[in-house]
Amino acid sequence: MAYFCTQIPVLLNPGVACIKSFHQYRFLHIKAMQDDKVSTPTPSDECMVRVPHVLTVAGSDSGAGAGIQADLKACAARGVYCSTVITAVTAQNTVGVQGVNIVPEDFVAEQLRSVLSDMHPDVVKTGMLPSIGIVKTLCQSLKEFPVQALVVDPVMVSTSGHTLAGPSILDSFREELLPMADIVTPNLKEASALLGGVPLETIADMHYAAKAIHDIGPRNVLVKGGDLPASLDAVDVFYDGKDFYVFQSSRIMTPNTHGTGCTLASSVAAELAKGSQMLSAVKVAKRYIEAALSYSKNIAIGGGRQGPVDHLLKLKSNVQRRPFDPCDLFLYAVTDSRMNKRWGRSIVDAVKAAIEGGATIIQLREKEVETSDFLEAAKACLKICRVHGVPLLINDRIDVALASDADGVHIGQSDMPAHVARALLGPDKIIGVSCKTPEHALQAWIDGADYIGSGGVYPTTTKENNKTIGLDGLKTVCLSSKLPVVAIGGIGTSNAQAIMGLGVPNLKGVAVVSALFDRECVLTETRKLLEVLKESTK
Ligand SMILES: Cc1ncc(COP(=O)(O)OP(=O)(O)O)c(N)n1
Ligand SMILES: Cc1ncsc1CCOP(=O)(O)O
Ligand SMILES: [Mg+2]
Repeated sequence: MAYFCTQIPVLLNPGVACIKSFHQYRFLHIKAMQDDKVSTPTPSDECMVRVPHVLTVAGSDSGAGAGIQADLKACAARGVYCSTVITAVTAQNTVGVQGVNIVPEDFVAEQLRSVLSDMHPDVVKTGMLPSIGIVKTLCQSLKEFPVQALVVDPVMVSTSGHTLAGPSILDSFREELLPMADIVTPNLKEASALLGGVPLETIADMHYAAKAIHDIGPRNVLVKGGDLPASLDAVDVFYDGKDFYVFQSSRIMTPNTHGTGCTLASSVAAELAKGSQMLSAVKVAKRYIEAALSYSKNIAIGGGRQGPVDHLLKLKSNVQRRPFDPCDLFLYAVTDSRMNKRWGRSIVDAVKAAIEGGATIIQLREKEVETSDFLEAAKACLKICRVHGVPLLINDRIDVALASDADGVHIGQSDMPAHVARALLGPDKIIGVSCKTPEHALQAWIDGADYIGSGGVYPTTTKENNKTIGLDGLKTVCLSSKLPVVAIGGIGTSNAQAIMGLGVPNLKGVAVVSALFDRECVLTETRKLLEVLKESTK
């Protein structure tokens, strides 16, 4: 028998493992099955959870801010298992790099074979690859043991200026490794080196570099602008071969930045291993590194100028939740206690019925309940939502979202600013922002929102003094943004089809209050709306 206890696979025979999904969660649950060759141990044959797994192929940093050590900590902080193939051992600290000892190529190959042939990582992330032979060995191993994704951090020079992979490596990067990569994450110096030494000094240069590096072969490129000379803000440019995305955030003033590159790439790898799409993985990884830098602001380790990042976020972040999926917005049920009271049901019963009817996300919009009642309702609803894998958001009240550990919040233009909500809620929680204009939508993106709620599309009596933007207004907001959008305002079975028929790819669903909750039977109304929505997407 092969067995798995609680969360960690004890033994896995991939040839016989049966894989199924559970509550829409992307973590794979693997049922222990008969295997003659393995006889012990013999616990119960419950379904066990396979932990998402990143293999890092990188150098060891004795100071543990960067390299293998950063990768291990970042993956642990993101709830992902990390195995390690060590390419070099460096002697370094917060002052600089004192020595480098390269691991012989055949021993790197042996480590790769050990891990890849047995443990089947989901994603491979590379850091310091100090010789052409090691690059070639890695590429060969990945051809023999393919993985879901390859994340390449093209490490060349340490933060203190020490060369970790010389220029001789560039050809093998360009010809062999980058064409296999799903994403490559160079800083400005590395991007310049990959492009033959072109100077890169502006955000326009970063766009150029992202495209030129994409032409070498990786599926996605993230050019990191931490070293931009004139910029106060931290700007990164992401290119997926079609669209550019600019990530801009204010710089966190801290000397403790050693390891940020490794940490970002590992976090992208971790999110991919959990099942995120590339853009979501990059967004969450960026939020995580920002939070880590912020937590590291005041830690004092070593006497040098560059202290390490505090990866483990004081173990505060809750990372076991499944990532936000824009498809969750499909049938978005927004509660209203006045309506539920009128029909003699509690918030909890209303939420239960909406979920049973097919709601894909719930927002508690309780304008009139006492805070303590709101919190109790949120906790009770969260239990139900978790069982069904349906995210639960709180309208307006960041405090209630934090106290109940709900999955996120929905906030409007006059509520707490989204960037403040993001700072309070951390990188993982879902944040939706109401937007009536492209300007609102741009700000929502900059502030770290996960989705936009746009409306009122049609007149509504649920929200007073709310300007109606119509289908045209909705379409304008959708087309102006890369964020997923849910339409709201006066929507029900009679007009949901017209909305979904707009045909804009980022319009993911409809958010509805009265058409579900100002009715006698929430279950029936939700089912009817679900049918209309399904019909309109056929
Ligand atoms: C999904 C969704 N979209 C928009 C809103 C409106 O939020 P806001 O503008 O903050 O107005 P109130 O809901 O607070 O009255 C929403 N709640 N949900
Ligand atoms: C909260 C909100 N924001 C814009 S319109 C609206 C109310 C939507 O309610 P209904 O679905 O009953 O029209
Ligand atoms: Mg609000």
